[in-house]
Amino acid sequence: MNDWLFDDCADPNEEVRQQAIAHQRQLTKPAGSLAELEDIAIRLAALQGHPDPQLERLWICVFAGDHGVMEENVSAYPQSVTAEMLRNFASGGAAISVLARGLNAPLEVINLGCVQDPPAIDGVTHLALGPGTANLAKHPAMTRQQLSAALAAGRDSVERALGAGTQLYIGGEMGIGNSTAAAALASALLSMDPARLTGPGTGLNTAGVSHKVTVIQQALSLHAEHLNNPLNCLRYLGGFEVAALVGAYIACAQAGIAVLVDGFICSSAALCAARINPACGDWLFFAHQSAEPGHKLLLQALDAKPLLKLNLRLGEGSGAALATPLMQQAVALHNQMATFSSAGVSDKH
Ligand SMILES: Cc1cc2ncn([C@H]3O[C@H](COP(=O)(O)O)[C@@H](O)[C@H]3O)c2cc1C
Ligand SMILES: O=C(O)c1cccnc1
Repeated sequence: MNDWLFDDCADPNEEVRQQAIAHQRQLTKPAGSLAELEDIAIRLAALQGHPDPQLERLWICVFAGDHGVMEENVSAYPQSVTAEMLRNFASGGAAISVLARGLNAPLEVINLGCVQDPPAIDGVTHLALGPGTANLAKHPAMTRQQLSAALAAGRDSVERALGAGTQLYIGGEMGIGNSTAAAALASALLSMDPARLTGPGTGLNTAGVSHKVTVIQQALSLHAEHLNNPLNCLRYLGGFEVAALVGAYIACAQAGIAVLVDGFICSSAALCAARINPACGDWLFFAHQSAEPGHKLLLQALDAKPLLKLNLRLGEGSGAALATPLMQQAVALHNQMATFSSAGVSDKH
């Protein structure tokens, strides 16, 4: 059912990468002076197989779902916020709605299942996988069917993005309690003490974070015998929206679409995706290092260099949306700067 996850990813074009490196060397600036912005343009050239990469057509998709682990009181906010935010995404008042408008990017919103699903909302696709996940501290978070359907929801979003000629895909997430699922998933994938990967999320105090760690420890020991491969880790510990992101990231790599990964929760999905299909790592850019303390470790494990560090702790894809103009300007510089010879500027001795 999930066989598609293991299909080959698209290959970056190494010849074009070399051309892009040589082109950067010709531009009217001290060699290497645009540093990480040069790397972005060079990587995108190789991924797009074109010496002049383009980042005009964006796609933003927010996946939402509830978390049974909220029975354990692991968030500073009530569970009802997940469903309430769906309307806010659709009516344009959420942070990601504002940022998507600013980027002129389409914003797709997919409800994968909340405890109390709202009546049909214009602009929100409802895929009913169930009333949220089961409590991961007591049960597998998802059934096999729910896992497959969530992964497929991510893949289907990428299918639509591909149809629109998307050059950069941004996934976002909304799910009260999902920083618990993400920390549990990351702990299992990295065989790391959850105390190192667990943080305040929406704003727990110190006692709240300790309790959250205990809940995750309980889940890891309960499911220990099943946490033997990344897909099982995702099914036992993840969430609908986290699984959809895993499916979306792998599908992007297979379709040849670059991805801009958002914060801690999206990075846990990226790690899971890279463990399932390692070649998908080539297609992932990392927008920022969030305030969630575990994010730094997660990024290290992914060998990722985040573009920004603004201490954001929002999610929704907001950090990725904020980093997009930086990537677009990196591409504009690569494509539009004059060369030493065209501008009659003297090159290095
Ligand atoms: C109003 C509101 C809007 C949000 N948008 C994203 N999140 C973020 O907070 C949640 C994760 O934190 P925790 O695990 O502590 O619940 C996710 O829904 C995430 O996307 C929000 C949270 C709230 C309260
Ligand atoms: O970094 C994130 O993705 C994050 C952090 C806190 C709350 N929601 C999301």
